[in-house]
Amino acid sequence: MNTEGMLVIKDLSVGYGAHKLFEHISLTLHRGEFICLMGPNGIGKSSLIRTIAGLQKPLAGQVKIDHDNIRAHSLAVVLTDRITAQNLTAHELINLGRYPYLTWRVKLTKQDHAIIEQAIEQVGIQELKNRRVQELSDGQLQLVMIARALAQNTPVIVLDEPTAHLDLNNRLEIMKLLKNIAHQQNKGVLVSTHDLDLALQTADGIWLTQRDKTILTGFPEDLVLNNAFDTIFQLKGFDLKTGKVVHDYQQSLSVTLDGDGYSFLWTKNALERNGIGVSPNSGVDITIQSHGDRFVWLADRQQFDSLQDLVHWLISAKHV
Ligand SMILES: Nc1ncnc2c1ncn2[C@@H]1O[C@H](COP(=O)(O)OP(=O)(O)OP(=O)(O)O)[C@@H](O)[C@H]1O
Repeated sequence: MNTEGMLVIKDLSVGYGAHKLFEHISLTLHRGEFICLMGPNGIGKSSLIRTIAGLQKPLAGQVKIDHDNIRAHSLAVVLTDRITAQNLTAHELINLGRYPYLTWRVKLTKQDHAIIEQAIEQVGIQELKNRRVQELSDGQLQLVMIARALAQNTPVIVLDEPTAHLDLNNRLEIMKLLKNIAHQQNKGVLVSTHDLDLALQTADGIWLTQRDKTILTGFPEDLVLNNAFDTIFQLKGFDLKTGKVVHDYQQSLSVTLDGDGYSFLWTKNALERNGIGVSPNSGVDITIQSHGDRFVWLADRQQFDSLQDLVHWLISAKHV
């Protein structure tokens, strides 16, 4: 197996003096892997990311790439700190990704510029190049920071909560971009995130923090099925296996629902969210019909044009 560019964490302890967050963890981030680091607030994910990136001294143990300590040539890091160089253009900020390679040179070479342009293109932010950093939205800045990390041309990239404060589209875009970077450019990409739903659907693997200061690793689906997420997050009122909020049903209220596909799922969602159970042969019969690109609901020889109308009728008339 080719181990070149692999991140190896050996017997690592992380924390602040006597305040130990992780103890004796040994993990490997392979090239081509997109891994999400997950765990509850305050457990130490940011501290671990900083320690892996060489920005914080480990309490014990080591982090190596190619048997060498972490260097700017081997690992790029994206943190959550707001950029202080607000007056730079996005292009100038991305250029900084090449500075570790300047050594005795004072100017970027043609090859540096080619790598920078490639990074900008990969992230798809050509139109942001000349904008000042202070004028960028949170999502745009995150993309620029990822381009800067790509310009650094390292086998490993680690990012601390790159999707925080972003809307659903941007969160999804960033997670897919990072996964593509790992797969298509054969990089090891480690991301700390609270985005459970997106991580479950995009990550090649999860590093899940444990109360005993260790980290459990595995396929996202295995960690769902063996309750590892429930144990660490102490999920209450949310069933991770179905991906649904658990409602307190008023047991006396239930209906029979005929239908299938996503209209069935969203009808069930609306009913359950309003305390109405769905089970065979109980209460009123509800049939979902599709009329072109819209749906109607039939109950008790009446037609309802929205779920709101249906639920209000069921509750007000106590037809359940
Ligand atoms: N510079 C520091 N000095 C001392 N303690 C710190 C320092 N930074 C963080 N801590 C403490 O370390 C613990 C872990 O913090 P950290 O930010 O690493 O957690 P986290 O898992 O990233 O949390 P969140 O999900 O809320 O971002 C917390 O108790 C925090 O107060």
